[in-house]
Amino acid sequence: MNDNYHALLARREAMRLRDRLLTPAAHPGKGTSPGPAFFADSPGDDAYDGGADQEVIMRNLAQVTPFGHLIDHLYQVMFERHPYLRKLFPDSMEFQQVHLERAFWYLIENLHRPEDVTAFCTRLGRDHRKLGVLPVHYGLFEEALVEALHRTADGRLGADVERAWLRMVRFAAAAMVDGANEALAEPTYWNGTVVDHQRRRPDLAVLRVRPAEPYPYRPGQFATLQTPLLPHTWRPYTPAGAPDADGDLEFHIRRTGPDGVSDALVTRTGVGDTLRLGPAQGTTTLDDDLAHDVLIVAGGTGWATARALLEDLAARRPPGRRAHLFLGARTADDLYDAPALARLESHCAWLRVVRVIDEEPGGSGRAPVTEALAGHGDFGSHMAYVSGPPGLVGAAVRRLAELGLPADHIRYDPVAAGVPTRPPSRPTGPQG
Ligand SMILES: NC(=O)C1=CN([C@@H]2O[C@H](COP(=O)(O)OP(=O)(O)OC[C@H]3O[C@@H](n4cnc5c(N)ncnc54)[C@H](O)[C@@H]3O)[C@@H](O)[C@H]2O)C=CC1
Repeated sequence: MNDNYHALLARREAMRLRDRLLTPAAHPGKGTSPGPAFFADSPGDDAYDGGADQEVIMRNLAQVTPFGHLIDHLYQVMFERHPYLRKLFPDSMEFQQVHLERAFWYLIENLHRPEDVTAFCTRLGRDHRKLGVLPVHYGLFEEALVEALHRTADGRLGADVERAWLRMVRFAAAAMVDGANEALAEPTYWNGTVVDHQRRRPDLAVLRVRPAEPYPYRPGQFATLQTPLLPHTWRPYTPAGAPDADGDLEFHIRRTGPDGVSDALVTRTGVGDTLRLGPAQGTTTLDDDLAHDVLIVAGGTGWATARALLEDLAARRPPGRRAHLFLGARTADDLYDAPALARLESHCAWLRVVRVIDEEPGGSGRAPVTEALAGHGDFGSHMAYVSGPPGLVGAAVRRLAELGLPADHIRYDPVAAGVPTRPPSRPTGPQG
């Protein structure tokens, strides 16, 4: 009954958002001239001409960037108008702001591919249930965004630009509401208990977590974790393979700074402690048909994703299929899961592993692991997967493109990996 009620509400909100795409003049914002009808007949997502909005938004980016300012205004307006919303967010808004900035860049850069944006936002909407986000909140977000756009542009924002932004966020919000609606039968989050905690390096731990209920995911996808030590704060980590016989998941966690979730999980968490897991997300997964040889470029704890993919490949590899792994680490000691890697290597004759240790520990910003790609064969027809620190992912994606891989053969999760497709207003990674 309760679920039916929420499903009805969600469906109504999704319809309302789509209807508003048809009537931007009805919006209380400053740009009030009517726009073109957006969806021709039925409000199907396919009809959205995201390319046109992308063009307008890109052409006028200078007015509303850096997004750091826009997002500061946005949250300020939202919390001024609706103070109760503040409690849905963590004490520190920094990660939240960076995440929203990445999401804006992702939307803008992919708006000409509405089906990709829909898929991304559907997953995001499913995920946002764990935060207590309700359909009605999308309208409040939209109003705050319009005010923030005008403040950032110092009152110079054109009506056409406002309408393009509005259509973009309504399109995204409608897909998010649909995603939440489709997920009503599953938990908003899963409870888990830490059953093993190994401190493999001073700043790195490998945790085994037993979910109270089976946790569905595909190898290579990431979960978000929340510890009771930091309420409302979630960070992404990839289970390093399939669940074991007890359903336990293994997570590799590097402490990247003080006071964050990774710090709490590495230094202040032990066996018996509870965690929450958000629904699995991400598209860094092997295709069902495994039609291509596999190339993986990974660094640091990005190895967790690589291991999940390689174990998946080992379980269902068609004859003749081969894989290359290029694994980067700051120092030899930072190969913190060496026995698992050695086991895979010795059991899998089809796997070639190239380990690359930084010559200048501390990070030269050069991504030596990507430089090693040349000279190890022709990867032009491989399916490539990249995971690791944002600098490494960005460098590897560029390098793979130079080596001739088409964009649809390079898989990584740009928003979770923190890879800016445009210069960010401040650099950061997904952990904290
Ligand atoms: N824990 C997990 O399950 C997963 C973590 N990740 C991400 O992987 C990253 C792992 O970080 P750490 O283990 O601390 O890695 P790290 O700092 O130890 O670096 C590992 C490798 O990345 C290269 N690298 C580091 N910074 C670079 C830069 N700016 N430019 C080019 N190359 C660079 C290094 O040369 C080294 O080979 C985090 O950002 C995390 O979000 C990604 C997927 C899964």
